[in-house]
Amino acid sequence: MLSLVAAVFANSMKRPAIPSFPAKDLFNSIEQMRKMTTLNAGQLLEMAKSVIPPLQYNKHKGQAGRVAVIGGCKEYTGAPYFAAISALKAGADLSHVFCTDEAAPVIKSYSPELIVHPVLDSDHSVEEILQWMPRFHSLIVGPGLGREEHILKTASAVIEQAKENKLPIVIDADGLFLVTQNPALIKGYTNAILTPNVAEFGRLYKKIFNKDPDPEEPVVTLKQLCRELGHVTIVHKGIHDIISNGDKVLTYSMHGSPRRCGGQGDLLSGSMGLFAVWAKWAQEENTKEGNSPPTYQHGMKAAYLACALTRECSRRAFEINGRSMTTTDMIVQIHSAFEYLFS
Ligand SMILES: NC(=O)C1=CN([C@@H]2O[C@H](COP(=O)(O)OP(=O)(O)OC[C@H]3O[C@@H](n4cnc5c(N)ncnc54)[C@H](OP(=O)(O)O)[C@@H]3O)[C@@H](O)[C@H]2O)[C@@H](O)CC1
Ligand SMILES: Nc1ncnc2c1ncn2[C@@H]1O[C@H](COP(=O)(O)OP(=O)(O)OP(=O)(O)O)[C@@H](O)[C@H]1O
Repeated sequence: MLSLVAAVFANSMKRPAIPSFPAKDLFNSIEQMRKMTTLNAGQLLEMAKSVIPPLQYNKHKGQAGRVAVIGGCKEYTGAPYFAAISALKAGADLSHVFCTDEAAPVIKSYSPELIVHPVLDSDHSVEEILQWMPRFHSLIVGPGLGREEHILKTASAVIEQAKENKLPIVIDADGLFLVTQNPALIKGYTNAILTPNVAEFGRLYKKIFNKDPDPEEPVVTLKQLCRELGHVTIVHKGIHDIISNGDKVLTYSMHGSPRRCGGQGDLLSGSMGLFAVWAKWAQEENTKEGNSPPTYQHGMKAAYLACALTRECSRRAFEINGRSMTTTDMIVQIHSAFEYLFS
């Protein structure tokens, strides 16, 4: 048995290969899944990684990206930390967290590398955050945000300003709760990427269509939701990560692990916040050079990169830690997973 497991792991190191632990498929067959995209996984990765800026000595601090996580409250300090540190480890220069007063010393104690603002529950929370806004290239709204009304109100105001500033916004966790309460907040904003898990997707779909999504038709329901929300990008996370903006669809199903410890979605949304910046910059450059529009819009490329990175981190961390794997173990793998996938 042991040698069989070793053989599976050894084989998975050669790659590209099939997922190590296939579970019940959302699709009837891998062929059905492949048909949804015209390019193979290798070509897609090549396309997605073309947005990654080269490391250069002549760049100054900030030019690789400044991101901000809006989240962190009394109960949840891990989630905003995971998101913010993942953006930093994936290559951001500066990573900020806007959290409640109580959460701030805890998050600071995890990492001296994060810039932590204890303002989310202050009387002037919106002003405090907005004065920083011109510094940011993207926002990740929701990890550990909690659901208190006044904090959600602040998050709404911050999202409104980010839209004015045309920033990419990744909306996750309690940010999705907020959007489910008020879909108009992001409707039609094509720089938004939503990252629902199965439960969050179901809640948002039900709010919009007044019925549950058909689990047999994940792609159809995803495209419907994207369109109804005005072509925002949505990453439907699960056994297969399915990404759409209502027109195009991408899937990422490689690897990952059978561990479902909390916080993996935070690594995903944090790294996606950074990749969204890079992909937007690459698209702006492309337009400036007068090239034809890319096949996949920048939000979809960012989502694809983050799904690939998260699942590769998960695979590597699981190989080392098995059942003991936690999100912290995945974060340790960001560098090697990044090099392996994108170099
Ligand atoms: N260390 C930390 O600080 C972490 C903090 N975190 C933070 O916690 C906050 C709340 O987020 P959340 O996701 O736990 O809350 P919520 O949306 O109510 O989901 C719970 C309900 O959904 C269900 N369910 C969940 N997944 C499902 C699935 N795939 N498929 C099907 N069902 C699924 C599940 O159902 P059950 O298993 O109970 O039947 C349960 O009822 C948020 O701020 C987040 O960022 C996390 O990031 C983790 C690390
Ligand atoms: N069954 C699965 N098999 C393989 N990978 C999965 C599976 N379910 C989720 N994932 C991966 O785990 C990552 C996080 O997805 P998940 O559904 O756990 O999000 P989440 O519940 O929002 O996470 P969090 O615990 O951070 O709130 C995604 O990148 C997804 O690809």
